[in-house]
Amino acid sequence: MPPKKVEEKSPLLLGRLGTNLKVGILGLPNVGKSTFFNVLTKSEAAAENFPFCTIDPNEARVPVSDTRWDWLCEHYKPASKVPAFLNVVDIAGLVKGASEGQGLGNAFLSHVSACDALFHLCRAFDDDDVTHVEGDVNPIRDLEIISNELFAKDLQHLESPLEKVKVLVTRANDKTKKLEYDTLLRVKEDLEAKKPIRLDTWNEKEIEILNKFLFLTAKPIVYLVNLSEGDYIRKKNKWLAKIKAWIDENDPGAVLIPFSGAFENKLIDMPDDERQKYLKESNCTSNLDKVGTFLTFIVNARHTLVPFLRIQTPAVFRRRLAYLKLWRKGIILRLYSSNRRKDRK
Ligand SMILES: Nc1ncnc2c1ncn2[C@@H]1O[C@H](COP(=O)(O)OP(=O)(O)OP(=O)(O)O)[C@@H](O)[C@H]1O
Ligand SMILES: [Mg+2]
Repeated sequence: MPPKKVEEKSPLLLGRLGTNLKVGILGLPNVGKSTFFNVLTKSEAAAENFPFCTIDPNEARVPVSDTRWDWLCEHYKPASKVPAFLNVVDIAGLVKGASEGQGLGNAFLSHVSACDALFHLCRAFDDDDVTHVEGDVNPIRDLEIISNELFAKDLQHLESPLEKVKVLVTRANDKTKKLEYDTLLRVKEDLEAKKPIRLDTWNEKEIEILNKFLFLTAKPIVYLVNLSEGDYIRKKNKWLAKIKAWIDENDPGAVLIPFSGAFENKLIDMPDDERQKYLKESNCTSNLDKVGTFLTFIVNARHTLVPFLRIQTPAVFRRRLAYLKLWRKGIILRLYSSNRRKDRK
């Protein structure tokens, strides 16, 4: 008898199950979030030199490159091609005390809450003409401020469900809620110790519970450092090593991408030939491609968040669910090339 097939199960991940991925740009006011948003998504959102220039979040879609997608298009020459898109949201600046309603307050934390992953952008460029809400440039302090607001907001968000489940377990002796109670108690411990929820180790049942709450510190973060044009070209800035050390201590494993809003802004306005000449002269390339790579990485690593992809080709594409399942497992290529008839069932 052939060995019994064991059903492959993909590990459960923290985060929302969906086909639409939203990445929010987070940071203090006036640090270059809208500038980054504009150069990344080729949009024209207002990016002016005053805090709280952005109030309502700007949103744009950027196509996510994927070799599996390229392979499918090349092989099937589909009539219509709709690549996977990532929604990028430029959120208003957060300030110290935002979780208590300071600055533009809680509404903006709710915009963060609607995102699946975050770009945490901090300012490391000196420019006396660009106002800093804290008075001077200090990205470490700024990283702390934003990170503390996320912890504070998660603690607030936890309070009422923890109280409810505590009553059920301790007073009504409801054993079915014991795991939820224990999980939320651990969340509280983590948050009080300033440990993001994403850095703790959770089993599948606990993750299922956590995914009901979508805590802010459960979301993966890519750190972006906005440098002056000069520092970016020189590849030197006094804050970079300190920022890297802060990330290693507070969010080990997270990615740090330096870029320059001023440099990217300049490039975007140049005609092609002038841009090539400028890049050659400055011996520098744009770092936005790196951001794109990491976006793809986030999408693939968190495969419960595969973006919707549609191509009008064989029947399997019309059966969206089956298609998405294969896509998530990453075996679509093998299945296609080895047995096409099976795919059409
Ligand atoms: N690398 C840089 N060097 C110098 N100036 C920059 C750089 N990046 C952005 N700026 C300038 O900083 C100012 C603020 O930028 P931007 O509006 O993008 O910030 P923001 O974080 O979106 O602010 P808000 O939270 O108020 O919406 C703009 O005048 C922009 O041109
Ligand atoms: Mg803005």
